[in-house]
Amino acid sequence: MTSAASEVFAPAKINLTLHVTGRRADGYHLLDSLVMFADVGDRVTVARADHMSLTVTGPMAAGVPTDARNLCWRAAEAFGQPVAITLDKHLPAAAGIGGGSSDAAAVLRAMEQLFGRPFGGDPLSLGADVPVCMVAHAARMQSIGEIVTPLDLPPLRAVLVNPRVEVATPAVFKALARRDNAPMMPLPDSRQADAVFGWLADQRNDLQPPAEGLCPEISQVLGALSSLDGVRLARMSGSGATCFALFDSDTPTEAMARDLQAAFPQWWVAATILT
Ligand SMILES: C[C@](O)(CO)[C@H](O)COP(=O)(O)OP(=O)(O)OC[C@H]1O[C@@H](n2ccc(N)nc2=O)[C@H](O)[C@@H]1O
Ligand SMILES: Nc1ncnc2c1ncn2[C@@H]1O[C@H](COP(=O)(O)OP(=O)(O)OP(=O)(O)O)[C@@H](O)[C@H]1O
Repeated sequence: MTSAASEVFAPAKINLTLHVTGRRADGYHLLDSLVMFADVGDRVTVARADHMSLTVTGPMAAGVPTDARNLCWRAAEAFGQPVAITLDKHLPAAAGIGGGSSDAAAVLRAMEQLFGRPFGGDPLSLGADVPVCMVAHAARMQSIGEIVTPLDLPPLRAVLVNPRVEVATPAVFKALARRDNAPMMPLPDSRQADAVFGWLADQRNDLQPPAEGLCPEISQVLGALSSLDGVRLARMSGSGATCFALFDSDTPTEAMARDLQAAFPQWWVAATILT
């Protein structure tokens, strides 16, 4: 029997590394990225309906489209059934943490549950981040986003910060100085957090320098994160402007996040665990 409504969490996607290794003839870039997912995110609820509808609620609802411009709507259309979608929006938009992509993947997973059949289409057609967001767990993402290899990694304690400045992904790719950069080094043999931190320090986000050029607030965020006690690594996610800092598992990151939020009330700050 199938149920009347289905609810799925849409976690923030964090690119711990993002190497741009080339560009295809159609302009899309070849990527090599280690991706993990946070315990902060949006929530989508999908119910059977006679016609499509989308309601956006929550603290980050302002400005989010409620029509076919929203990736949730396009995901439901791609699935091929009319549904009433409620999107409870907690992630900032155009923030490099895959908000729209994670929402779209959550709609597809919710519809799979609701209608009791797999999505027959290609998640990549909804966006380069949608295939990895379907996995919603630590993975390596390659090619333009369609090759996704799940990874066994330890949970990592992190603080996420977005300066509340939207950054357009195409503009950041366009501002890249080089497109033929080296891929990630081989993953560490040990999957202990210390070994992962050591390996991560030698990897990059190639979109970080062009994004900092377009959005100077990113450098300010990275400065603030880098000065937190016990920080193991601070870097930008995706095309920005959200940045993350990683910590040992016993670090009091909730208190640090509260202090950072008090010092920068206009920023979006979240303490989280990446898995
Ligand atoms: C930057 C990342 O977030 C890293 O995970 C993704 O590569 C972008 O994922 P996304 O936002 O789902 O991307 P899409 O909506 O497919 O593409 C947005 C724009 O980003 C650029 N783009 C995206 C992916 C890719 N492999 N090469 C690109 O050049 C293109 O200009 C494209 O028009
Ligand atoms: N479900 C959605 N939530 C937020 N914005 C959405 C959504 N669907 C479409 N959009 C539109 O997409 C734009 C990009 O927002 P999104 O949060 O997907 O960011 P992104 O930075 O491209 O994510 P990433 O690059 O990490 O995949 C927004 O400005 C908004 O107009």
